[in-house]
Amino acid sequence: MNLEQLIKIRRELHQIPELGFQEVKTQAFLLHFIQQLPQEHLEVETWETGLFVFVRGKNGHKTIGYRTDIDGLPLEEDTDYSFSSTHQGRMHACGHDFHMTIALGALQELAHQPADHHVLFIFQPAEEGPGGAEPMIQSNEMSKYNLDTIFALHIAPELPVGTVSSKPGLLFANTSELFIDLEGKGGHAAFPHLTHDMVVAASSLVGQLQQVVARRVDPLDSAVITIGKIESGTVQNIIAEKARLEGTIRTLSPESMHKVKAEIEKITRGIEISNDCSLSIDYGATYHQVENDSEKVSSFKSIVADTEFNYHEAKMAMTGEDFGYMVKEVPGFMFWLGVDSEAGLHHSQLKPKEEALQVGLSL
Ligand SMILES: CC(=O)N[C@@H](CCC[C@H](N)C(=O)O)C(=O)O
Repeated sequence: MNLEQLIKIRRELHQIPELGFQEVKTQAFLLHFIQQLPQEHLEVETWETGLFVFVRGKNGHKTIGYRTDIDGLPLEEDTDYSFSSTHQGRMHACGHDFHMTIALGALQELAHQPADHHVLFIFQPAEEGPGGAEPMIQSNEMSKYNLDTIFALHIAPELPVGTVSSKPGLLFANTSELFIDLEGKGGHAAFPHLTHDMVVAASSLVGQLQQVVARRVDPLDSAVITIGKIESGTVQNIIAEKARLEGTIRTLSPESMHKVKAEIEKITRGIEISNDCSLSIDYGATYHQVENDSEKVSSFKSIVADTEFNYHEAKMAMTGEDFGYMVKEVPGFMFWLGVDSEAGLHHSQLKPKEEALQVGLSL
């Protein structure tokens, strides 16, 4: 598939971003594209809003898995694209339009000319949440395929086009969403002593949560607690009876995640006592770390060395990826694909360079 064809697909997908497990138009687009291909070597099966596409190989000793995520983000696009999102408040701001396009390009080539080995394309919903990889890899549909290896790519705005990057071992962190609801007694702003102010309780909680990383996590280990959203109150002269914090936890091992959560729970019990209120915690979606197989990364590095492209050793990042659940079951790896965008991932002005589509497809 040439660059012009890749760009056309990417632009069409870019216009229809959908949230996790709502990727109805995206799934229809993918199915329509796949139906135009020679069907002789293909087996296509839907899973929720995702897809499995098996391409029978010529000799078929092994099965290679290739996973692409397919969902968009709840973000209003702010680019000058003529093909910007047609879905208000939704954007492909994490490059999943690129990931899907590259997968379709590879699928088209293999449908015409299968490889020696079988290839299973996994079009996975809900990477941004609540997480499609874990249920998909554990599904009955998946149990039919015996994968020998699996890989995936992710766009990297900070790398130039033509550069790819990965590393052996830990690439991405363990993540857990964090939602905390506080409830106490509200009332008149002039009589605080008769209330239990949830704005004050929530503010104090945000401050104390930062102490978990600063004082409860080994400085040689690492963790992040970010509260990205606070909601509370109705008007300036009413003391709020409810507050809600929304955030995320990141750690470098499942054990540290367990410890950080236990510390958060201790702090919330303290807040309940000192503020006469009740707190409830919901951890939402949790993702397992992405642990790359060292041998596969080393083979990939040699493959890149024989091309015109550059390989750059990646650093570990506190980003999360539910591909971690797949690579936990099947040895494989994830790599970054340079797309050179001034605005980064999850930014409303993300503009990956489309020439990178050809690099991803070639590799
Ligand atoms: C690559 C990337 O940006 N991944 C997301 C994954 C989200 C995990 C989950 N919804 C959470 O916020 O904990 C990331 O934010 O790292």
